[in-house]
Amino acid sequence: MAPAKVTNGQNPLRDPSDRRLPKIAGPSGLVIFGVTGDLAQKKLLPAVYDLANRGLLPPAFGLTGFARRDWQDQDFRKIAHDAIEKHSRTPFDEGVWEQLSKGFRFVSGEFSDDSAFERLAQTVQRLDDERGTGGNHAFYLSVPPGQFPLVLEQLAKVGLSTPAADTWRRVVVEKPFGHDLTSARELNDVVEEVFPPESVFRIDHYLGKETVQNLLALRFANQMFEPIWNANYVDHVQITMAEDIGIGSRAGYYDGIGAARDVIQNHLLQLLALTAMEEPVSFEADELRAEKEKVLSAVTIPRDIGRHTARGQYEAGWQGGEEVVGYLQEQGMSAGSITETYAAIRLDVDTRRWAGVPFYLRAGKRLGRRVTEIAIVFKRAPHLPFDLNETQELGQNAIVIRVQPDEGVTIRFGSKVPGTAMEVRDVTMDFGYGHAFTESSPEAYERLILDMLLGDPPLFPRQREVELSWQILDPIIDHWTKHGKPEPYRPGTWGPPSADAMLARDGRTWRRP
Ligand SMILES: NC(=O)C1=CN([C@@H]2O[C@H](COP(=O)(O)OP(=O)(O)OC[C@H]3O[C@@H](n4cnc5c(N)ncnc54)[C@H](OP(=O)(O)O)[C@@H]3O)[C@@H](O)[C@H]2O)C=CC1
Ligand SMILES: O=C1O[C@H](COP(=O)(O)O)[C@@H](O)[C@H](O)[C@H]1O
Repeated sequence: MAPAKVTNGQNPLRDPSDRRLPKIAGPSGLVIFGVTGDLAQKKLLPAVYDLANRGLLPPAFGLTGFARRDWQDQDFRKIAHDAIEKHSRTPFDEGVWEQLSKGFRFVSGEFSDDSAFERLAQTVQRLDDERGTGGNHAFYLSVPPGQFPLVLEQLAKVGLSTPAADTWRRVVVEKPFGHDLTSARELNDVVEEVFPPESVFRIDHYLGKETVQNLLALRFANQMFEPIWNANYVDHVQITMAEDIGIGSRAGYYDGIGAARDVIQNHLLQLLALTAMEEPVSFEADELRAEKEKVLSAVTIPRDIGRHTARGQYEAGWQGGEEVVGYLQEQGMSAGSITETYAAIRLDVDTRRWAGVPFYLRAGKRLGRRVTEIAIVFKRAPHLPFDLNETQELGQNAIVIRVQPDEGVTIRFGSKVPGTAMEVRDVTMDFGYGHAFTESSPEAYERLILDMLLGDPPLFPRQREVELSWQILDPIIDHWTKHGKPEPYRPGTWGPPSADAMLARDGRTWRRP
């Protein structure tokens, strides 16, 4: 029997119940820049509340919102209360809210306004005095990416980025981190001029999802998957992130960015890296990141980009019984925009494990339904010892990691249909979180905000991963920019016909999840 691994001088097998308990954040303050925005209202404030409701925030916690609205603390509390009541995962409890909201403050101002940052510095100091936040403060940049440098510069100017002895200061940077390799490097220079690398937490919220972390458990805590997780058995991999929503009021951010920069550069390439990487020596941040980086640096793009990628833009139509506008008619859209709302690309991973196994990535808005999944599709059996009648279509075996919304894993294989004939049909075997566990999954932002307050970095990509991802994507986007426009597709479908043609050329079809 393998010896139990000993960590931090303690035997982890001695008291399993202790290890299951999540750690509680220490005294700390969180400043959210852009607190009136979509992300803060729908995800960040509810996540902070959910952490408080689970008892994972200390009484000595303070939250300061910063935005341009002319609000007082009580106006902010009212808006935060409503956003949390509407979007929190755990039931709303007035007692928890009462306690938590005592530490809520609001600072109104433009990012260019020096005096607003002086007020922020005073507010943070007062939280230390009144709430005992202990000089430990995190600054969450939930703002348009173009504003990152200005906010960082202002933080440095008023001394908020510099911790006193035995305290910490951290910065949380939302994606997208740059819009290409050059801008990502420039942005990193700006960030690291103000905060040292170990204080920078780059958010990719997909890494905070339980089902994404479960990919590691599936692969490395079991014996039956790894032996077949390679080019000897796998035909190809499909990674899909489909959304049924349009871009709504986010034209200001999305237009000119598009599906590839918005989600392939980060979420989908992270999923690819976790699917394809070797087992890390441990789950320490640097070990995990190093394995992901090895995969990303082995990724190659097709020589003929035009034939192995596809892009589309949704037009007006009907979805779920509702009439919806096309991308070009969305509020705030620039006339004649050629931003893609659908992107599909073929990538290869140039390693012994994955030689000849294409990874197909696709993402889009206004598609058939909301679903994110990773499908490992296997080669066909080399020989069948019985005749299948011509009408029987036996698909390829597959392991499908259902990231969302119906979280779980499906295994597809052929099975004999009861009866005298040897008829074989595809069946599926399902593991669903809802059936297997009584605990509901924390939201991704709950996990990530807690880890950041604890200073625990494994679920945050480092700069090298960001740069490698842009290196993969830049030539593809360059090619698209030089060659024509995205192809229109109808809402509620699975993207433009060119996406099907792209896979058909390889003798394959997209899954219909
Ligand atoms: N929304 C989402 O689903 C996701 C968003 N992200 C990322 O999160 C970040 C925020 O996105 P989102 O919430 O959608 O953006 P929004 O446009 O909804 O919000 C932007 C926020 O920034 C504030 N702001 C903008 N300019 C200034 C300024 N000059 N001075 C002071 N405040 C300013 C706005 O405040 P005011 O009230 O004053 O206008 C508002 O609170 C972006 O980096 C985005 O890429 C990442 C993943 C998902
Ligand atoms: O990062 C982003 O993700 C959301 C989708 O997130 P999910 O957790 O609901 O899958 C996407 O709508 C948005 O465009 C993008 O910026």
